Amino acid sequence: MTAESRPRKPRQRGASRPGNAPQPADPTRDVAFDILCGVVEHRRMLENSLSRSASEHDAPPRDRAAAHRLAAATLRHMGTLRIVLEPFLRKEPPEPVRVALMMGCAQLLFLETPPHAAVGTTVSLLRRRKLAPFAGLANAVLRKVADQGPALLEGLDQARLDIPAWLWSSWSTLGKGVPRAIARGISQEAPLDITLRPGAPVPEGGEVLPNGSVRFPAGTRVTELPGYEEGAFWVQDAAATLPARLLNAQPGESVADLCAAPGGKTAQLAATGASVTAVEQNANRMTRLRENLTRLSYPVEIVQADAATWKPDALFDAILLDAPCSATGTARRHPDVLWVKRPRDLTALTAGQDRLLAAAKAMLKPGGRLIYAVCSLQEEEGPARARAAAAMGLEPSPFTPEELPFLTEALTPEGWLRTHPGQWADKGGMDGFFAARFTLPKA
Ligand SMILES: C[S@@+](CC[C@H](N)C(=O)[O-])C[C@H]1O[C@@H](n2cnc3c(N)ncnc32)[C@H](O)[C@@H]1O
Repeated sequence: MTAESRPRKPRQRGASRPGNAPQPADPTRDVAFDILCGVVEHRRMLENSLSRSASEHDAPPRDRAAAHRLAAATLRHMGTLRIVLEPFLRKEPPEPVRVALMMGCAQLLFLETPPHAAVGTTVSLLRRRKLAPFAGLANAVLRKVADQGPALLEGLDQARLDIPAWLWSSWSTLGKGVPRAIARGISQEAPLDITLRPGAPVPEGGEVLPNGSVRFPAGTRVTELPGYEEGAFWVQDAAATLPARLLNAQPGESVADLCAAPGGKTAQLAATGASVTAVEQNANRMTRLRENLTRLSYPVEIVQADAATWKPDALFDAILLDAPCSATGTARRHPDVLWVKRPRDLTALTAGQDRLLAAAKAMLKPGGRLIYAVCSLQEEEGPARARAAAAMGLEPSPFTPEELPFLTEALTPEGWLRTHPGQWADKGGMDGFFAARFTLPKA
Protein backbone atom coordinates (compact mmCIF):
# COMPACT_ATOMS: atom_id res chain seq x y z
CA MET A 1 0.00 0.00 0.00
CA THR A 2 1.43 3.42 -0.90
CA ALA A 3 1.69 6.26 1.62
CA GLU A 4 -0.89 7.96 -0.57
CA SER A 5 -3.46 5.19 -0.22
CA ARG A 6 -2.87 4.40 3.46
CA PRO A 7 -6.04 5.01 5.49
CA ARG A 8 -5.81 8.13 7.59
CA LYS A 9 -7.35 8.67 10.99
CA PRO A 10 -9.77 11.52 10.37
CA ARG A 11 -9.10 14.67 12.38
CA GLN A 12 -11.81 17.28 12.69
CA ARG A 13 -10.94 20.87 11.96
CA GLY A 14 -13.11 23.90 11.77
CA ALA A 15 -13.02 24.28 8.00
CA SER A 16 -16.74 23.83 7.50
CA ARG A 17 -19.25 26.25 6.06
CA PRO A 18 -22.48 26.94 7.95
CA GLY A 19 -24.93 24.17 7.23
CA ASN A 20 -22.26 21.73 6.07
CA ALA A 21 -20.83 18.91 8.15
CA PRO A 22 -17.18 19.59 9.13
CA GLN A 23 -14.85 17.92 6.67
CA PRO A 24 -12.03 15.67 7.89
CA ALA A 25 -8.61 17.30 7.65
CA ASP A 26 -6.40 15.93 4.91
CA PRO A 27 -3.13 17.89 4.76
CA THR A 28 -1.73 15.70 1.97
CA ARG A 29 -4.47 16.58 -0.46
CA ASP A 30 -4.78 20.18 0.72
CA VAL A 31 -1.08 20.78 0.06
CA ALA A 32 -1.12 18.89 -3.26
CA PHE A 33 -4.16 20.93 -4.35
CA ASP A 34 -2.42 24.23 -3.46
CA ILE A 35 0.69 23.18 -5.37
CA LEU A 36 -1.33 22.21 -8.45
CA CYS A 37 -3.44 25.39 -8.40
CA GLY A 38 -0.17 27.35 -8.12
CA VAL A 39 1.22 25.64 -11.23
CA VAL A 40 -1.95 25.65 -13.32
CA GLU A 41 -3.38 29.06 -12.43
CA HIS A 42 -0.27 31.11 -11.60
CA ARG A 43 2.62 29.25 -13.24
CA ARG A 44 4.23 29.02 -9.80
CA MET A 45 6.96 26.39 -9.32
CA LEU A 46 6.03 23.49 -7.04
CA GLU A 47 8.76 24.19 -4.47
CA ASN A 48 7.53 27.78 -4.10
CA SER A 49 4.07 26.61 -2.96
CA LEU A 50 5.06 23.54 -0.99
CA SER A 51 6.59 25.07 2.17
CA ARG A 52 3.97 27.80 2.48
CA SER A 53 1.04 25.46 2.01
CA ALA A 54 2.55 22.80 4.28
CA SER A 55 2.86 25.26 7.14
CA GLU A 56 -0.64 26.66 6.52
CA HIS A 57 -2.08 23.15 6.75
CA ASP A 58 0.15 21.96 9.58
CA ALA A 59 1.37 19.15 7.34
CA PRO A 60 3.93 16.93 9.04
CA PRO A 61 6.90 15.67 6.93
CA ARG A 62 5.11 12.46 5.95
CA ASP A 63 2.09 14.36 4.55
CA ARG A 64 4.37 16.88 2.91
CA ALA A 65 6.23 14.09 1.10
CA ALA A 66 2.95 12.41 0.10
CA ALA A 67 1.60 15.77 -1.18
CA HIS A 68 4.73 16.27 -3.25
CA ARG A 69 4.34 12.80 -4.74
CA LEU A 70 0.64 13.27 -5.51
CA ALA A 71 1.19 16.70 -7.10
CA ALA A 72 4.16 15.40 -9.12
CA ALA A 73 2.18 12.39 -10.40
CA THR A 74 -0.68 14.68 -11.46
CA LEU A 75 1.72 17.03 -13.26
CA ARG A 76 3.57 14.14 -14.94
CA HIS A 77 0.29 12.93 -16.47
CA MET A 78 -1.57 16.23 -16.74
CA GLY A 79 -2.13 16.18 -20.51
CA THR A 80 -3.54 12.67 -20.32
CA LEU A 81 -5.73 13.50 -17.31
CA ARG A 82 -7.29 16.48 -19.10
CA ILE A 83 -8.22 14.28 -22.07
CA VAL A 84 -9.55 11.45 -19.89
CA LEU A 85 -11.85 13.84 -18.03
CA GLU A 86 -13.12 15.62 -21.14
CA PRO A 87 -16.01 13.23 -22.07
CA PHE A 88 -17.35 13.31 -18.50
CA LEU A 89 -17.74 17.10 -18.36
CA ARG A 90 -20.73 18.68 -20.02
CA LYS A 91 -19.40 22.22 -19.50
CA GLU A 92 -16.09 23.75 -18.49
CA PRO A 93 -15.66 23.61 -14.70
CA PRO A 94 -13.77 26.38 -12.89
CA GLU A 95 -10.04 25.66 -13.03
CA PRO A 96 -9.65 24.71 -9.32
CA VAL A 97 -12.44 22.14 -9.77
CA ARG A 98 -10.66 20.70 -12.79
CA VAL A 99 -7.46 20.56 -10.71
CA ALA A 100 -9.24 18.60 -7.96
CA LEU A 101 -10.69 16.24 -10.58
CA MET A 102 -7.29 15.68 -12.18
CA MET A 103 -5.82 14.96 -8.76
CA GLY A 104 -8.57 12.45 -8.01
CA CYS A 105 -8.19 10.89 -11.43
CA ALA A 106 -4.38 10.61 -11.00
CA GLN A 107 -4.95 8.69 -7.77
CA LEU A 108 -7.32 6.30 -9.54
CA LEU A 109 -5.32 5.73 -12.70
CA PHE A 110 -1.67 6.12 -11.68
CA LEU A 111 -1.30 5.81 -7.90
CA GLU A 112 -3.42 2.77 -7.10
CA THR A 113 -5.43 4.63 -4.48
CA PRO A 114 -8.60 2.66 -3.59
CA PRO A 115 -11.59 4.19 -5.41
CA HIS A 116 -13.54 5.03 -2.23
CA ALA A 117 -10.53 6.99 -0.91
CA ALA A 118 -9.84 8.84 -4.19
CA VAL A 119 -13.51 9.79 -4.66
CA GLY A 120 -14.30 10.56 -1.02
CA THR A 121 -11.23 12.69 -0.41
CA THR A 122 -11.84 14.72 -3.58
CA VAL A 123 -15.41 15.44 -2.52
CA SER A 124 -14.21 16.48 0.95
CA LEU A 125 -11.49 18.64 -0.53
CA LEU A 126 -14.00 20.55 -2.66
CA ARG A 127 -16.21 21.10 0.38
CA ARG A 128 -13.28 22.38 2.46
CA ARG A 129 -12.32 24.74 -0.36
CA LYS A 130 -15.74 26.41 -0.64
CA LEU A 131 -16.42 24.50 -3.85
CA ALA A 132 -19.23 22.39 -2.36
CA PRO A 133 -21.55 23.02 -5.36
CA PHE A 134 -19.13 20.88 -7.41
CA ALA A 135 -18.95 18.01 -4.93
CA GLY A 136 -21.74 16.10 -6.68
CA LEU A 137 -20.07 16.51 -10.06
CA ALA A 138 -16.76 15.22 -8.66
CA ASN A 139 -18.49 12.26 -7.06
CA ALA A 140 -20.23 11.29 -10.30
CA VAL A 141 -17.23 11.84 -12.60
CA LEU A 142 -14.68 10.06 -10.42
CA ARG A 143 -16.98 7.10 -9.85
CA LYS A 144 -17.24 6.69 -13.62
CA VAL A 145 -13.46 6.96 -13.97
CA ALA A 146 -13.04 4.36 -11.20
CA ASP A 147 -15.52 2.02 -12.93
CA GLN A 148 -13.76 2.20 -16.29
CA GLY A 149 -10.25 2.25 -14.82
CA PRO A 150 -7.16 1.74 -17.04
CA ALA A 151 -9.41 1.05 -20.09
CA LEU A 152 -9.72 4.86 -20.29
CA LEU A 153 -6.04 5.07 -21.18
CA GLU A 154 -6.21 2.62 -24.06
CA GLY A 155 -5.39 4.16 -27.41
CA LEU A 156 -4.12 7.41 -25.90
CA ASP A 157 -0.65 8.59 -26.92
CA GLN A 158 0.24 9.44 -23.36
CA ALA A 159 3.85 10.39 -24.11
CA ARG A 160 2.67 12.99 -26.61
CA LEU A 161 -0.21 14.28 -24.47
CA ASP A 162 1.90 14.81 -21.36
CA ILE A 163 4.42 17.14 -23.01
CA PRO A 164 3.37 20.67 -24.05
CA ALA A 165 3.51 21.04 -27.84
CA TRP A 166 6.20 23.75 -27.83
CA LEU A 167 8.57 21.55 -25.86
CA TRP A 168 7.91 18.45 -27.95
CA SER A 169 8.64 20.30 -31.19
CA SER A 170 11.70 22.04 -29.72
CA TRP A 171 13.18 18.64 -28.79
CA SER A 172 12.91 17.37 -32.36
CA THR A 173 16.27 19.13 -33.01
CA LEU A 174 17.83 16.48 -30.72
CA GLY A 175 17.14 13.69 -33.20
CA LYS A 176 14.47 11.41 -34.60
CA GLY A 177 12.52 9.66 -31.87
CA VAL A 178 14.23 11.68 -29.12
CA PRO A 179 11.15 13.70 -28.01
CA ARG A 180 9.28 10.43 -27.43
CA ALA A 181 12.24 8.90 -25.58
CA ILE A 182 12.45 12.00 -23.37
CA ALA A 183 8.70 11.89 -22.71
CA ARG A 184 8.94 8.24 -21.68
CA GLY A 185 11.79 9.12 -19.31
CA ILE A 186 9.77 11.95 -17.77
CA SER A 187 6.73 9.70 -17.30
CA GLN A 188 8.63 7.73 -14.65
CA GLU A 189 9.42 8.96 -11.15
CA ALA A 190 13.18 9.59 -11.00
CA PRO A 191 15.40 7.34 -8.88
CA LEU A 192 17.64 8.76 -6.15
CA ASP A 193 21.27 9.11 -7.24
CA ILE A 194 24.13 9.89 -4.91
CA THR A 195 27.79 10.69 -5.49
CA LEU A 196 30.16 9.04 -3.05
CA ARG A 197 32.98 10.90 -1.42
CA PRO A 198 36.22 9.25 -2.70
CA GLY A 199 36.76 6.00 -0.77
CA ALA A 200 33.29 5.95 0.86
CA PRO A 201 31.52 2.58 0.82
CA VAL A 202 28.46 1.95 -1.35
CA PRO A 203 25.38 2.03 0.94
CA GLU A 204 23.48 -1.25 0.95
CA GLY A 205 20.89 -1.62 -1.78
CA GLY A 206 22.53 0.87 -4.15
CA GLU A 207 23.31 0.06 -7.77
CA VAL A 208 26.64 1.43 -8.98
CA LEU A 209 26.17 3.10 -12.39
CA PRO A 210 28.86 3.16 -15.10
CA ASN A 211 29.88 6.73 -14.16
CA GLY A 212 30.30 5.78 -10.47
CA SER A 213 27.02 7.28 -9.21
CA VAL A 214 25.02 5.04 -6.88
CA ARG A 215 21.33 4.65 -7.66
CA PHE A 216 18.44 3.84 -5.33
CA PRO A 217 14.77 3.32 -6.20
CA ALA A 218 12.48 6.35 -6.48
CA GLY A 219 11.15 7.39 -3.11
CA THR A 220 14.28 6.41 -1.15
CA ARG A 221 14.90 8.96 1.61
CA VAL A 222 18.50 10.10 1.40
CA THR A 223 18.67 11.12 5.05
CA GLU A 224 17.89 7.53 6.03
CA LEU A 225 20.84 6.05 4.12
CA PRO A 226 23.81 5.09 6.33
CA GLY A 227 26.62 7.64 6.01
CA TYR A 228 24.43 10.67 5.26
CA GLU A 229 25.10 12.51 8.54
CA GLU A 230 28.80 11.68 8.32
CA GLY A 231 29.04 13.28 4.86
CA ALA A 232 29.88 10.08 2.98
CA PHE A 233 27.90 11.23 -0.12
CA TRP A 234 25.67 13.86 -1.60
CA VAL A 235 22.56 13.81 -3.78
CA GLN A 236 23.33 14.30 -7.46
CA ASP A 237 21.73 12.91 -10.61
CA ALA A 238 24.14 10.76 -12.66
CA ALA A 239 24.08 13.24 -15.57
CA ALA A 240 24.74 16.17 -13.23
CA THR A 241 28.09 14.66 -12.28
CA LEU A 242 29.44 14.97 -15.82
CA PRO A 243 30.20 18.72 -16.22
CA ALA A 244 32.45 18.95 -13.14
CA ARG A 245 34.11 15.64 -14.05
CA LEU A 246 34.90 16.97 -17.54
CA LEU A 247 36.54 20.11 -16.09
CA ASN A 248 39.24 17.69 -14.82
CA ALA A 249 40.27 19.90 -11.90
CA GLN A 250 43.69 19.07 -10.43
CA PRO A 251 44.96 19.25 -6.84
CA GLY A 252 46.18 22.76 -6.09
CA GLU A 253 44.45 24.43 -9.04
CA SER A 254 42.29 27.45 -8.32
CA VAL A 255 38.76 26.69 -9.48
CA ALA A 256 35.57 28.76 -9.39
CA ASP A 257 32.07 27.32 -9.32
CA LEU A 258 30.07 30.36 -10.39
CA CYS A 259 26.47 29.27 -9.77
CA ALA A 260 27.02 26.89 -6.95
CA ALA A 261 23.98 26.06 -4.80
CA PRO A 262 22.99 23.50 -3.62
CA GLY A 263 26.58 22.45 -4.18
CA GLY A 264 26.73 19.02 -5.81
CA LYS A 265 29.27 20.17 -8.37
CA THR A 266 31.15 22.27 -5.79
CA ALA A 267 31.60 19.09 -3.72
CA GLN A 268 32.91 17.20 -6.75
CA LEU A 269 35.42 19.95 -7.47
CA ALA A 270 36.52 20.13 -3.83
CA ALA A 271 36.98 16.34 -3.76
CA THR A 272 39.72 16.66 -6.41
CA GLY A 273 41.94 18.65 -4.02
CA ALA A 274 41.54 21.84 -6.03
CA SER A 275 41.18 25.13 -4.18
CA VAL A 276 37.52 25.95 -4.80
CA THR A 277 35.60 29.23 -4.63
CA ALA A 278 31.82 28.83 -4.79
CA VAL A 279 29.74 31.84 -5.85
CA GLU A 280 26.00 31.96 -5.28
CA GLN A 281 23.63 34.89 -5.53
CA ASN A 282 20.49 33.68 -3.77
CA ALA A 283 20.54 33.97 0.04
CA ASN A 284 18.23 30.98 0.73
CA ARG A 285 20.13 28.73 -1.65
CA MET A 286 23.35 29.99 -0.10
CA THR A 287 22.16 28.57 3.23
CA ARG A 288 21.63 25.15 1.62
CA LEU A 289 25.05 25.35 -0.01
CA ARG A 290 26.68 26.10 3.35
CA GLU A 291 24.77 23.28 5.09
CA ASN A 292 25.76 20.77 2.42
CA LEU A 293 29.43 21.74 2.41
CA THR A 294 29.52 21.73 6.22
CA ARG A 295 28.03 18.22 6.31
CA LEU A 296 30.61 17.11 3.77
CA SER A 297 33.40 19.10 5.52
CA TYR A 298 34.94 20.31 2.31
CA PRO A 299 37.01 23.49 2.71
CA VAL A 300 35.46 25.79 0.11
CA GLU A 301 35.51 29.57 0.00
CA ILE A 302 31.89 30.67 -0.30
CA VAL A 303 30.95 34.04 -1.76
CA GLN A 304 27.46 35.49 -1.97
CA ALA A 305 27.47 37.63 -5.10
CA ASP A 306 26.12 38.09 -8.60
CA ALA A 307 28.67 36.16 -10.64
CA ALA A 308 27.98 38.44 -13.61
CA THR A 309 29.49 41.43 -11.77
CA TRP A 310 31.68 39.85 -9.05
CA LYS A 311 35.41 40.56 -9.37
CA PRO A 312 37.75 37.94 -7.86
CA ASP A 313 41.11 38.96 -6.31
CA ALA A 314 42.97 36.63 -8.69
CA LEU A 315 42.22 34.87 -11.97
CA PHE A 316 41.28 31.16 -11.97
CA ASP A 317 42.88 28.09 -13.60
CA ALA A 318 39.44 26.65 -14.31
CA ILE A 319 35.80 27.70 -14.02
CA LEU A 320 32.54 25.79 -13.95
CA LEU A 321 29.57 27.87 -15.03
CA ASP A 322 26.42 25.87 -14.28
CA ALA A 323 24.16 28.66 -15.42
CA PRO A 324 20.55 29.30 -14.32
CA CYS A 325 18.26 28.02 -17.08
CA SER A 326 14.76 26.80 -17.90
CA ALA A 327 15.67 23.45 -16.25
CA THR A 328 13.63 21.47 -18.78
CA GLY A 329 16.21 18.68 -18.43
CA THR A 330 15.06 18.08 -14.86
CA ALA A 331 11.37 17.58 -15.74
CA ARG A 332 11.27 13.99 -14.48
CA ARG A 333 12.26 15.25 -11.00
CA HIS A 334 10.35 18.53 -11.38
CA PRO A 335 7.39 17.93 -13.74
CA ASP A 336 6.04 21.39 -12.84
CA VAL A 337 8.73 22.76 -15.18
CA LEU A 338 6.72 21.41 -18.11
CA TRP A 339 3.71 23.58 -17.31
CA VAL A 340 5.36 26.62 -15.75
CA LYS A 341 7.99 27.50 -18.36
CA ARG A 342 7.08 29.30 -21.57
CA PRO A 343 9.04 29.92 -24.78
CA ARG A 344 9.22 33.61 -23.92
CA ASP A 345 11.15 32.82 -20.71
CA LEU A 346 14.11 31.83 -22.85
CA THR A 347 14.81 35.42 -23.92
CA ALA A 348 15.76 36.61 -20.44
CA LEU A 349 17.49 33.35 -19.56
CA THR A 350 19.77 33.34 -22.60
CA ALA A 351 20.67 37.02 -22.06
CA GLY A 352 21.68 36.13 -18.47
CA GLN A 353 23.68 33.13 -19.68
CA ASP A 354 25.63 35.36 -22.10
CA ARG A 355 26.34 37.88 -19.31
CA LEU A 356 27.66 35.07 -17.11
CA LEU A 357 29.77 33.65 -19.96
CA ALA A 358 31.38 37.05 -20.59
CA ALA A 359 32.04 37.47 -16.85
CA ALA A 360 33.52 33.96 -16.58
CA LYS A 361 35.83 34.66 -19.50
CA ALA A 362 37.14 37.75 -17.70
CA MET A 363 37.94 35.65 -14.58
CA LEU A 364 40.08 33.06 -16.40
CA LYS A 365 43.87 32.94 -16.55
CA PRO A 366 45.19 32.78 -20.13
CA GLY A 367 45.11 29.08 -21.05
CA GLY A 368 42.47 28.49 -18.37
CA ARG A 369 39.52 26.12 -18.88
CA LEU A 370 35.83 26.89 -18.73
CA ILE A 371 32.88 24.54 -18.74
CA TYR A 372 29.51 26.02 -19.55
CA ALA A 373 26.65 23.75 -18.44
CA VAL A 374 22.84 23.94 -18.23
CA CYS A 375 20.22 21.41 -17.12
CA SER A 376 18.15 22.41 -20.14
CA LEU A 377 17.12 20.53 -23.26
CA GLN A 378 16.59 23.72 -25.22
CA GLU A 379 18.72 24.56 -28.26
CA GLU A 380 18.77 28.26 -27.28
CA GLU A 381 20.37 27.56 -23.90
CA GLY A 382 22.78 24.86 -25.10
CA PRO A 383 24.32 24.82 -28.59
CA ALA A 384 23.37 28.45 -29.29
CA ARG A 385 25.16 29.59 -26.12
CA ALA A 386 28.22 27.47 -26.96
CA ARG A 387 28.36 29.26 -30.31
CA ALA A 388 27.95 32.60 -28.53
CA ALA A 389 30.86 31.71 -26.23
CA ALA A 390 33.06 30.92 -29.23
CA ALA A 391 32.05 34.25 -30.77
CA MET A 392 33.27 35.94 -27.55
CA GLY A 393 36.76 34.59 -28.22
CA LEU A 394 36.65 31.44 -26.08
CA GLU A 395 38.29 28.53 -27.89
CA PRO A 396 36.22 25.31 -28.08
CA SER A 397 37.91 22.33 -26.45
CA PRO A 398 35.73 19.36 -27.49
CA PHE A 399 35.07 16.43 -25.17
CA THR A 400 36.48 13.13 -26.43
CA PRO A 401 35.04 9.58 -26.26
CA GLU A 402 38.03 8.61 -24.03
CA GLU A 403 36.75 11.05 -21.40
CA LEU A 404 33.26 9.52 -21.40
CA PRO A 405 33.73 5.87 -22.45
CA PHE A 406 30.52 4.86 -20.63
CA LEU A 407 28.28 7.39 -22.38
CA THR A 408 29.66 8.07 -25.86
CA GLU A 409 26.07 8.42 -27.15
CA ALA A 410 25.92 11.72 -25.25
CA LEU A 411 28.74 13.30 -27.27
CA THR A 412 27.70 15.47 -30.22
CA PRO A 413 29.72 15.83 -33.44
CA GLU A 414 30.89 19.24 -32.11
CA GLY A 415 32.30 17.59 -28.98
CA TRP A 416 29.56 18.87 -26.67
CA LEU A 417 27.78 16.84 -24.02
CA ARG A 418 24.04 16.31 -24.49
CA THR A 419 22.26 14.01 -22.07
CA HIS A 420 18.49 13.55 -21.87
CA PRO A 421 15.95 11.55 -19.84
CA GLY A 422 15.64 8.92 -22.60
CA GLN A 423 19.25 7.79 -22.14
CA TRP A 424 20.12 4.83 -19.89
CA ALA A 425 16.40 3.95 -20.09
CA ASP A 426 17.14 0.39 -18.91
CA LYS A 427 18.80 1.76 -15.78
CA GLY A 428 16.16 4.37 -14.90
CA GLY A 429 17.18 7.30 -17.13
CA MET A 430 19.06 10.48 -16.35
CA ASP A 431 18.50 14.23 -16.32
CA GLY A 432 19.05 16.35 -19.41
CA PHE A 433 22.27 18.36 -19.43
CA PHE A 434 24.20 20.31 -22.01
CA ALA A 435 27.88 21.11 -21.49
CA ALA A 436 30.64 22.58 -23.63
CA ARG A 437 34.29 23.20 -22.77
CA PHE A 438 36.49 26.13 -23.79
CA THR A 439 39.95 27.49 -23.12
CA LEU A 440 40.99 31.13 -22.99
CA PRO A 441 43.62 31.66 -25.74
CA LYS A 442 47.02 32.66 -24.30
CA ALA A 443 47.62 35.67 -26.50
C1 LIG B 1 21.55 25.36 -11.97
S1 LIG B 1 21.65 25.94 -10.36
C2 LIG B 1 23.23 25.41 -9.88
C3 LIG B 1 23.31 23.97 -9.39
C4 LIG B 1 24.65 23.68 -8.76
N1 LIG B 1 25.73 23.99 -9.66
C5 LIG B 1 24.79 22.24 -8.30
O1 LIG B 1 25.33 21.43 -9.01
O2 LIG B 1 24.33 21.93 -7.19
C6 LIG B 1 21.95 27.62 -10.64
C7 LIG B 1 22.27 28.41 -9.38
O3 LIG B 1 22.78 29.68 -9.79
C8 LIG B 1 22.31 30.67 -8.90
N2 LIG B 1 22.41 31.93 -9.63
C9 LIG B 1 21.54 32.44 -10.53
N3 LIG B 1 22.02 33.59 -11.04
C10 LIG B 1 23.22 33.81 -10.45
C11 LIG B 1 24.18 34.83 -10.55
N4 LIG B 1 24.00 35.85 -11.39
N5 LIG B 1 25.28 34.75 -9.79
C12 LIG B 1 25.47 33.69 -8.94
N6 LIG B 1 24.57 32.71 -8.79
C13 LIG B 1 23.47 32.75 -9.54
C14 LIG B 1 20.91 30.22 -8.58
O4 LIG B 1 20.46 30.80 -7.37
C15 LIG B 1 21.10 28.72 -8.48
O5 LIG B 1 21.41 28.34 -7.17
